[in-house]
Amino acid sequence: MRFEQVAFSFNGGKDSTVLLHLLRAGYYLHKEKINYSNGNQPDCMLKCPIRTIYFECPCAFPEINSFTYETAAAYDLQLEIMRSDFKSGLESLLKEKPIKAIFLGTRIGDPNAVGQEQFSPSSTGWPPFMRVNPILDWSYRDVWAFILTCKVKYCSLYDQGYTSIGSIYDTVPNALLSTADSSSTKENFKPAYMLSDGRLERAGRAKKISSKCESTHVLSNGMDNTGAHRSSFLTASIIAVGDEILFGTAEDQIGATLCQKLYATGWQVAHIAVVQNDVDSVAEEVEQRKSRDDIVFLFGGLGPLHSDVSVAGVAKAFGVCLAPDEEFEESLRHLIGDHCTGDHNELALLPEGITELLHHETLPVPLIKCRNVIIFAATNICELETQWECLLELSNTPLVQMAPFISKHLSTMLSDIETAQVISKLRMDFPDIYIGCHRKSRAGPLIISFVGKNKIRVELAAEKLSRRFHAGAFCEFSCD
Ligand SMILES: Cc1cc2nc3c(=O)[nH]c(=O)nc-3n(C[C@H](O)[C@H](O)[C@H](O)COP(=O)(O)O)c2cc1C
Ligand SMILES: Nc1ncnc2c1ncn2[C@@H]1O[C@H](COP(=O)(O)OP(=O)(O)OP(=O)(O)O)[C@@H](O)[C@H]1O
Ligand SMILES: [Mg+2]
Repeated sequence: MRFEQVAFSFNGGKDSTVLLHLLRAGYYLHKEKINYSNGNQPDCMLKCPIRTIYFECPCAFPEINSFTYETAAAYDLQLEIMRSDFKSGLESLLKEKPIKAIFLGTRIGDPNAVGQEQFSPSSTGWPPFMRVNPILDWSYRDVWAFILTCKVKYCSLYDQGYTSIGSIYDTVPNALLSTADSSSTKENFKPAYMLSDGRLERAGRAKKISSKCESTHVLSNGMDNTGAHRSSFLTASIIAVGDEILFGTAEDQIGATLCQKLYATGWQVAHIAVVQNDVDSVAEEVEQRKSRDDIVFLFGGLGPLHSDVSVAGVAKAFGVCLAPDEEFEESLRHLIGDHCTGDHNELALLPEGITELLHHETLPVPLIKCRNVIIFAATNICELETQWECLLELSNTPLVQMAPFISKHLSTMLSDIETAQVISKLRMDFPDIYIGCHRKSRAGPLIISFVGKNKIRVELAAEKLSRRFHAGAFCEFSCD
């Protein structure tokens, strides 16, 4: 195979960094052989001008991006920058270039490694090429042993506790490398090579509800006209604090209403949780969600009772103390007047240094915002309606209105067995569209939902499904 028929898929991650240096070594040996047969001395082949494919995504970490560009420049890699989704990017690249094989840093244990071997033809539906996975059977330990022994440069994020790197939306440092003790306010992390159990390599990766990154690839491919990739797929989570909900004595209606409101505002709700009225339970949940989602809403557990621990939980999640907030105290004084004696108003204790009060003329007390966590004081849907409206009306609202979701629902009496495979395949063809199924009874019809931000794509996905079965197998269904 000619040199220009092979390509290297490089994304600045640790696995592809290992592969880069293996390829350089191979290239050196290959050149050396040619040089010897020509009677020349081998020159110092540090460079490796291999065709290098990089799918640049707006949701990549800047450190990953700059490392990729710097490395490409350092080793003379011939970069092919792609700004579309993997599949269509490869389709157009393979039309233009004589690529027959692509080297990847895929390892056993990666979610996409299932069923792959060292040489695996691309999947059906993908353009034809050979996927070459030289480090498929390398362990996490092998990767770091290679990088450290060869003293090669790697992306700086790995020194900050990241052990596997996806997008800025789904990746945080690996908590198993945290050095924080309860007294320190800032969490530090050991470098990635200190992780002793490689099976936990992906512990810092969030489970995807829908792939924001892939969605934005599609968006930046011109299929959506909203322009702003980031504002199209922001996620929210909702935390209800309430023992009464967990005991089953009260029903959480606020959470469900918030889901509807967020959906109508174009936000994707990634998670909804109910936790106990207990500082650690609140802190644990907030800590996880604040770094995974763009915004976190919390309600319940607010007030002067022993069970009102939400504010303390939020403070603990951010590793800060509670301190008297004069501005909040003033608002409370207006509300409860003489019933509070200034200095001892525990209700005015708020997380120190991270709290912003959101004032609105309709609200007797401002809403509390701690970084990306918003605390609603609502105890029923009516109060939520008011607070929600106020939040939206604020000039500096954190709740920007985004491109709305468009949905289509089809109902069918076809069985799961008949539809399952086709729907799975469809999900791969439409990574930008959420395709989900539910039914209201075991024997009743199956409802298939298509949700996305691009009407044409939603319609197309639904139409593609209908066309795979006999006419009349599906009918449109309203979920309202
Ligand atoms: C060069 C290249 C070739 C790929 N070939 C295939 C393929 O043949 N079949 C497939 O299902 N996915 C293929 N993928 C997609 C990967 O399996 C996987 O989705 C991708 O590496 C992103 O991983 P992530 O979703 O964990 O971020 C390919 C990706 C790249 C970069
Ligand atoms: N955006 C991308 N552009 C080019 N190749 C990519 C891209 N994303 C993934 N790949 C290919 O898929 C391989 C597997 O990706 P994966 O994210 O698991 O490994 P990595 O990024 O190298 O390391 P890490 O697990 O630390 O993130 C990469 O080594 C690379 O060959
Ligand atoms: Mg990666």
